Amino acid sequence: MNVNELLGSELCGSLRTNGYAIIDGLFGSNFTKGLRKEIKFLHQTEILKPNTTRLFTHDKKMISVPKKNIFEIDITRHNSDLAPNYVKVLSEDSTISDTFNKRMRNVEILKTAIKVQYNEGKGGSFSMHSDSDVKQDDRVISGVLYLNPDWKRGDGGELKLYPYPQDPVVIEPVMDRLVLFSSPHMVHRVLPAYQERYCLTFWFYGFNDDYVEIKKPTEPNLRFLLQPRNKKHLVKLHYGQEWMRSIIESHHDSETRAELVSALNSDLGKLRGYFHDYSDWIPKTKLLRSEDQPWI
Ligand SMILES: O=C(O)CCC(=O)C(=O)O
Ligand SMILES: [Fe+2]
Repeated sequence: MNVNELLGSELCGSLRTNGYAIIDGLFGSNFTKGLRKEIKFLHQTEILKPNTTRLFTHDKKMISVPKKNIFEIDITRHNSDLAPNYVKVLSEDSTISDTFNKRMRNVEILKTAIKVQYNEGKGGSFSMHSDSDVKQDDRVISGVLYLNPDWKRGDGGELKLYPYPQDPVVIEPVMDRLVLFSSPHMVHRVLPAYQERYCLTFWFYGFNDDYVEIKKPTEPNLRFLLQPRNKKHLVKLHYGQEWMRSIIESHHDSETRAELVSALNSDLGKLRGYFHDYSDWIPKTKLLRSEDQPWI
């Protein structure tokens, strides 16, 4: 299958209107088997390090909370010789970002970064989060390539996306599946995995012209409420309990995990205040007409 066909305008259209897109079979079986082998080698040689969830507290302190059973490493120009073959080829290839630049008028990708990940199983998971913040960094699109040839129902480790106000979507992490989504706006998590799980993440950095903020109007207004930059807040309000459980599931019991929980409670308090005028609307947002604002 031709790469241009797989990365066609339909895919970019889905990314823009739904906030995510799924492509199967882009890299092919030899290449994805090779990638998996390299990540396995990086894990066996202890080059992958335990992953942590980072939190910036209100007094600007950074705390790092280790996740259970998740190991990763960022591949940069400085260490790309750690994985000399397949990972290196990917880190030097610009087919995907060229496609975004060609097909998405409002996007300009300037840089791509790669991270590889190994999940030992044993319940390893990621709590609910988004990958960036428009006010703090310029990640525009995230992509995760799954490398699990024998994945079957019951193994867990599915990616769950929250394309609010649409219902959540659960995606199986099967071999050679690439899932692309909005880095700043798409809340997602990884459900607990019960078998080992391999994947590779791309981050596409650059500009997205549509990041114009709609200021809060005096009268409640649906367009303001459903603008892309509010989506992660609305997911937090709507799925607060699930967000809490996901934090508890992904991290060992510790004082720092308790800080994550209390930061979530404090966010929920602030968000309830900020969206107070909308408190009748939020439980029913699924019934509201989506406002057709592009995600990306
Ligand atoms: O492992 C996955 O499916 C997603 C990982 C993720 O969300 C992240 O690295 O930010
Ligand atoms: Fe993520």
